[in-house]
Amino acid sequence: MNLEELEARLAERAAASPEDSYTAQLIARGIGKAAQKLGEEAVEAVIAAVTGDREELVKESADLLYHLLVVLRAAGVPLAAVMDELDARTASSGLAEKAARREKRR
Ligand SMILES: N=c1c2ncn([C@@H]3O[C@H](COP(=O)(O)OP(=O)(O)OP(=O)(O)O)[C@@H](O)[C@H]3O)c2ncn1[C@@H]1O[C@H](COP(=O)(O)O)[C@@H](O)[C@H]1O
Repeated sequence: MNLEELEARLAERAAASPEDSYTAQLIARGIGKAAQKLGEEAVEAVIAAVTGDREELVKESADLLYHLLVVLRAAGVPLAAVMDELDARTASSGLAEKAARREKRR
């Protein structure tokens, strides 16, 4: 499954009853709860990375990507907007992009 397919599945499940769907339950609890879960999964992925637990890192990364998609959905931001942003960055190196962002903030 790719991220676009997962996004489409979440859109379907968001319309289900919160009793039947974790996605619907999370969205019903509001963006604050979804964002909190995203933060927790990020920390768990960081811990797996620094402890060198590869298997756990794969699992936590899956949780992280899933919860990021739920937060994007709750915020009304399509995954395509994020992919477009990444596409725009491929024109330059990561360091050049960072410098341009810093320049923009001045
Ligand atoms: N990829 C996922 C996915 N990854 C993680 N999770 C859920 O995320 C939760 C995170 O685990 P935690 O132990 O932190 O959560 P918890 O203790 O249950 O939650 P809280 O009590 O803290 O709120 C678990 O309940 C996982 O089942 C996911 N739930 C759903 N999906 C995908 O979403 C689809 C739709 O799922 P439903 O919306 O449940 O139908 C599924 O078919 C999957 O493809």
